[in-house]
Amino acid sequence: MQNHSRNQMFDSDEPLALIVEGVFRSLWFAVIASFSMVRLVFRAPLLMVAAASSLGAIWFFGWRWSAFTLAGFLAGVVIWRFTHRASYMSLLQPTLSQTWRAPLYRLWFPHVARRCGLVVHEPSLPSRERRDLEAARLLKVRVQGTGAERLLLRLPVGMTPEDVAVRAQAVGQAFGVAETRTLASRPGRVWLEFRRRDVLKMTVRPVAQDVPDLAALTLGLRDDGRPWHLRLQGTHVLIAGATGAGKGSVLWSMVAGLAKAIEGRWVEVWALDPKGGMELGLGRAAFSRFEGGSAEAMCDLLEELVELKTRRSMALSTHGIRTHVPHAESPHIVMVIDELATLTAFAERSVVRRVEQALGVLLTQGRAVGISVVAAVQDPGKDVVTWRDLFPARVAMRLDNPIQVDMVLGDGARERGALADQISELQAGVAYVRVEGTREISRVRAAYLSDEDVRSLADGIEASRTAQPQPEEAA
Ligand SMILES: Nc1ncnc2c1ncn2[C@@H]1O[C@H](COP(=O)(O)OP(=O)(O)OP(=O)(O)O)[C@@H](O)[C@H]1O
Repeated sequence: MQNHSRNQMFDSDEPLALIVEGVFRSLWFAVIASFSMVRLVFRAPLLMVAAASSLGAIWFFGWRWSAFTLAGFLAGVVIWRFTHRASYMSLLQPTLSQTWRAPLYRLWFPHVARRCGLVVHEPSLPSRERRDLEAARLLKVRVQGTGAERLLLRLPVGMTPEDVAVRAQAVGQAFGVAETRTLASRPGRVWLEFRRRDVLKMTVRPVAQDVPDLAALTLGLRDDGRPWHLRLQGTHVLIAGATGAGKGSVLWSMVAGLAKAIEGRWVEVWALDPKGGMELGLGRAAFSRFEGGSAEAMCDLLEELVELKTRRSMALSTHGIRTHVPHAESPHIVMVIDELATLTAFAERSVVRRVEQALGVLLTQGRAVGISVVAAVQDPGKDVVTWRDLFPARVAMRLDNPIQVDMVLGDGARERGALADQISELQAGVAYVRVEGTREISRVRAAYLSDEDVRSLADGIEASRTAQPQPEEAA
């Protein structure tokens, strides 16, 4: 009986059959090799140019000159790396990393995918009889200048992006990366993103915003190197973080971003600092209205804003306008509350009820009339449950435990990569935010303003305020 291997083409060991098979296999190999070469030229053009020039140099000038030139080239790369690190990291490093990392990912991914459970099984079989039917497949590897490495996966039938998100940390650990998350792609595919280098390691400086955009105010940097934009118009923002997480830096970056609008009088920032002015009192002059300390006084200010809201609503409906457009006579009002829990902590029951009612009205009806509430909380467990869903935009800074992450950003956020409970105490200002209109999570760092920066920001705003008379509120 003949014992054929699985890959044998003909059911015979005759010499002619073997020769024909050999010819077919060689042709097939030549086609695959040519196709791979063409693909490589498109995928790694720099590598191909380098290889072609090296071969050309050896052909024309001989080994010695070629080795000399190669050494010179390598020295140039090393000098570039140490003298102009930023341009090296964004221009050359991604190509070099892609060149050697992509083949490694391709080699190891099938094994890692099976070990980490990126596989589908036959659901109708009892679990002990199930075998792996199909694993997620790696389609593309992309290394970016910001240190992110992205793997595009094709999902087998029966697997969802959420299944990948649940196992993403295990896959990341297998490739030696601590920071992993999933990003949406088209149906049936998902990006797995690894971060080996952290662009948020360094403190971020605020950027001047000459014409502040309320739909996309720049507050800092995202970990893909792009600016972190936060919408203020038509929304409310909740900032949650343990003590020292850097909530103050988000608030002050926001005020700094709004500075030109405040000076132009089409935005006003009102502030409540229940901690007695400890945090916001430093730049008190930046706020059009400020209360810190007495619960009654803070409650009165909230109710004053509710009255303003009512007047604006009536004026807008009289004129048949659905959305408020800010201008000097009717500015957009940002109500900042530093530490929502303390707002009512020591107040009498009647005041607590008034505060809750006013806050409820502002959060449910304020957005269309140009009022945004921006509130900070230390302990989302206690405070957020009642109000969370009324804040469309949420920022999770360093939190004490994983449960709090989902409390702030919504169910499943931590699984999708929002590791706010793992932010280091040394990285104040770092946060996870939900990308607007999607379930995608982004890691960001707020710009930092020192006490001196805050004072000069507030002084600048006050100087411009005293130079111009206050206009009357109109709708
Ligand atoms: N964006 C930032 N970048 C760098 N360092 C920061 C940043 N934000 C805050 N820090 C540092 O962390 C310290 C604590 O920050 P901050 O007071 O804003 O925290 P917090 O969350 O408001 O704390 P608390 O709730 O106790 O008021 C600051 O004094 C500063 O040294």
